[in-house]
Amino acid sequence: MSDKKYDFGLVGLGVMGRNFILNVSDNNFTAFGHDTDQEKVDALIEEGGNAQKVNASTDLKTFVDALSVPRKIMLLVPAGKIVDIVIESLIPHLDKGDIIIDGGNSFYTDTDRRDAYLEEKGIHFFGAGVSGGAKGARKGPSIMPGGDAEAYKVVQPIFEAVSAKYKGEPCVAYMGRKSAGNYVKMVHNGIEYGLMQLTSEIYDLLKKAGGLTNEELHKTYAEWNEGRLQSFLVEITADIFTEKDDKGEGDLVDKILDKAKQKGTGKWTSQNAMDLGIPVPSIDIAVSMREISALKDERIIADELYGKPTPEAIDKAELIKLAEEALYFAYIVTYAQGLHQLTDASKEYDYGCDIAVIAKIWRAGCIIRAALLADITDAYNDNPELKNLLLAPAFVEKVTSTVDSARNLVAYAAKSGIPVPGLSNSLTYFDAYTSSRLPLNLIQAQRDYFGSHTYERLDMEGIFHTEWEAE
Ligand SMILES: NC(=O)C1=CN([C@@H]2O[C@H](COP(=O)(O)OP(=O)(O)OC[C@H]3O[C@@H](n4cnc5c(N)ncnc54)[C@H](OP(=O)(O)O)[C@@H]3O)[C@@H](O)[C@H]2O)C=CC1
Ligand SMILES: O=C(CO)[C@H](O)[C@H](O)COP(=O)(O)O
Repeated sequence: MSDKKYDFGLVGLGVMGRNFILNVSDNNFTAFGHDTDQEKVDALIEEGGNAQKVNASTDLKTFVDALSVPRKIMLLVPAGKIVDIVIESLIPHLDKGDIIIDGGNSFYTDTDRRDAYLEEKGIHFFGAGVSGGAKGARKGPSIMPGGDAEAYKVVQPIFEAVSAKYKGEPCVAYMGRKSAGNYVKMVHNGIEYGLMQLTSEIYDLLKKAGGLTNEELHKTYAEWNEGRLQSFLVEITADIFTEKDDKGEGDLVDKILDKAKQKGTGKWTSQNAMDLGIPVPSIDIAVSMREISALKDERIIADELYGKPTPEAIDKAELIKLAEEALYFAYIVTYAQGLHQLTDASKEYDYGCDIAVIAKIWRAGCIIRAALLADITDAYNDNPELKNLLLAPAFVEKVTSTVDSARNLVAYAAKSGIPVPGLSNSLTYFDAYTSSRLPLNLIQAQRDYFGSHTYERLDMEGIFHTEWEAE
């Protein structure tokens, strides 16, 4: 190894880390990796092809000594305890002023804790969510750094070089103070859960009610991806229907067990939205559906017990039209909920997020990238104080022109016994959010009736209580 020090260090050479470090090297920054697994280290050195540009070691001291100061060390290891273990093992080798960046899907309060801990030791630390999966990490992810702004500035040229570009603009920007980077990535994933659930429900309807073959499903999603639904998730969905089973006959998608796993970010988004008092039912139900999916054995028994109505006959072309409109509507409503959560969280946690900037860096590179995000960015640029995307004038026509299809499809699916909980939750959220009068007056009356919880009135100021019990 030459004496020349490397620009960037990366711990964790798995799916994300291996690709990210190669991306750094492609962008003319020298990089050194570390992983406990010798095979991953060897594989990186081989793939990198030039040890002067990208090198790696299983030995932590060799890794740290190879880096130029201040050291810029990104962690892409599994979230949770491992991040703490890696930080502890790094500390004895680091100097004051060195920078650790957590690029994983860490829980945001862990980031605040680690930041405070490392600050005491004179080491900079910040969280930077990364999205785009393996391909994104390799070719250009969306990166969401937050926290220590001075430390971010040191890493900024590298992140800007490796990030995805939207019309030449890097899909990375400072998200806000403290754990804003990991928080924004968490909500990104919550939205991702919602969009994935919706996309799969529509597939279910097209297949069960419309009888579309995988070839037709491919064509349908591919066509949608040419229009206003253009997005990474619609694009990969179209691709998935073309994949043949390499272990048997037929298409791979039909052989995959219908149980979806989860690592936590969707659930955390939902849990935190509850804590903040912000409704995100399209995300909540997506988490619940992964839980219901896990109950496969019980679902099989219940299916036999209860059966399902035969789907009513529906014209295929009409169904596809309804599905496109309903999906577009529900995508908008799902982004609206996630961004509403970010707006409130930014105030509650003093992040200082700019929602337009968040939407802007999601336009390319990340899993939830979509043509819609350009319109969303414009809406928040037009009104940075926008409380909810549904209140943006530019979105009124997009929603009013598609909501009826969502209504028709939810009604059709209900009669046919095909579950569309993401779509119906999105519609119900929309109907509730756009109702000037909800029946919650009755809930207040009930609370006051049984628990003297008091209520407010429409026609006069003050707090009231009634002795409700009939004589
Ligand atoms: N996969 C994805 O699409 C995305 C993942 N993320 C997040 O990025 C992070 C990394 O994910 P991903 O790359 O998928 O995970 P992987 O499990 O593929 O990679 C993690 C790597 O870290 C290594 N590792 C574990 N412990 C240590 C340690 N103490 N010291 C050094 N290396 C260690 C692992 O080695 P070993 O396997 O031997 O334990 C493995 O090579 C996670 O927080 C994840 O949630 C974010 C965006 C997308
Ligand atoms: O962060 C990601 C994408 O943005 C990761 O792929 C994450 O693992 C997805 O979440 P889950 O595994 O819970 O589906």
